[in-house]
Amino acid sequence: MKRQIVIAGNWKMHKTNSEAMQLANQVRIKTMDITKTQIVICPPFTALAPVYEVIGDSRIHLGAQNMFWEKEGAFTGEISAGMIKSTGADYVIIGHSERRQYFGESDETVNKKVKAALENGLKPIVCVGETLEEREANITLKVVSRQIRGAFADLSAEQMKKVIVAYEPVWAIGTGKTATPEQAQQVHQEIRQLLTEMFGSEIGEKMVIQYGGSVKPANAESLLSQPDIDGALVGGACLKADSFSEIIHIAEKLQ
Ligand SMILES: O=C[C@H](O)COP(=O)(O)O
Repeated sequence: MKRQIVIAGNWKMHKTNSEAMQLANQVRIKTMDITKTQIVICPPFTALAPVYEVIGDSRIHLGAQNMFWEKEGAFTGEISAGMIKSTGADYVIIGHSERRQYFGESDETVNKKVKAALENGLKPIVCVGETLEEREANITLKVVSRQIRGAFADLSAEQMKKVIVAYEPVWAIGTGKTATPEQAQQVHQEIRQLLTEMFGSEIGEKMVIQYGGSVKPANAESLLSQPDIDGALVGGACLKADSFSEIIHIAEKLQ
């Protein structure tokens, strides 16, 4: 049986507050019939609280796109897990490849953030994935394993129950190039195997592993039908309520 599918929309650095509230409301209206798929929307920090006002306690969950690991202090420009939680959010994306590429995030900082998120009751969506260069050098598995071992160092199986992994091949993000369902399935299976080795078969079996990288209505079904693909982390296609809700409806039919 398919695990519960989780479709998350990463709005990245898009939408003013009024635009964000409008989009969230459209997504809410267009997904009122959804009962099985878990929906998460991740607007920019500035729009978290206003978007929560719109989605309230509906089945749509709210997530942030990043966080800092310290509780509070002189860290100008940073946002803590507790602050995110106070907006009504219960998810946070950690270690997105854009954070790794442009803001110097490492496996070590990802690990600190994952721990702080869990301590504050936020569910981390932890991103891993190889660059095109790494794929062509045949080191995809090596890179993804290093990222997984680093991100989840010192965590218990109990803590891992709250975690989602998102496999996002960097070469497929925002490029229109999607990994083929077979390419994605292969890496997802390897990630699941590694998680089983690290945390036992229950975690390995139940872990939600999302795919991300140019997911759109046209390719969602073939990706989400793969046995080890349990959801999607959607970028571009989540900025329009029509395409995002279409992906969610495709997911809903597969469960
Ligand atoms: O977090 C989302 C991913 O980076 C995917 O973005 P994309 O769907 O625009 O390729």
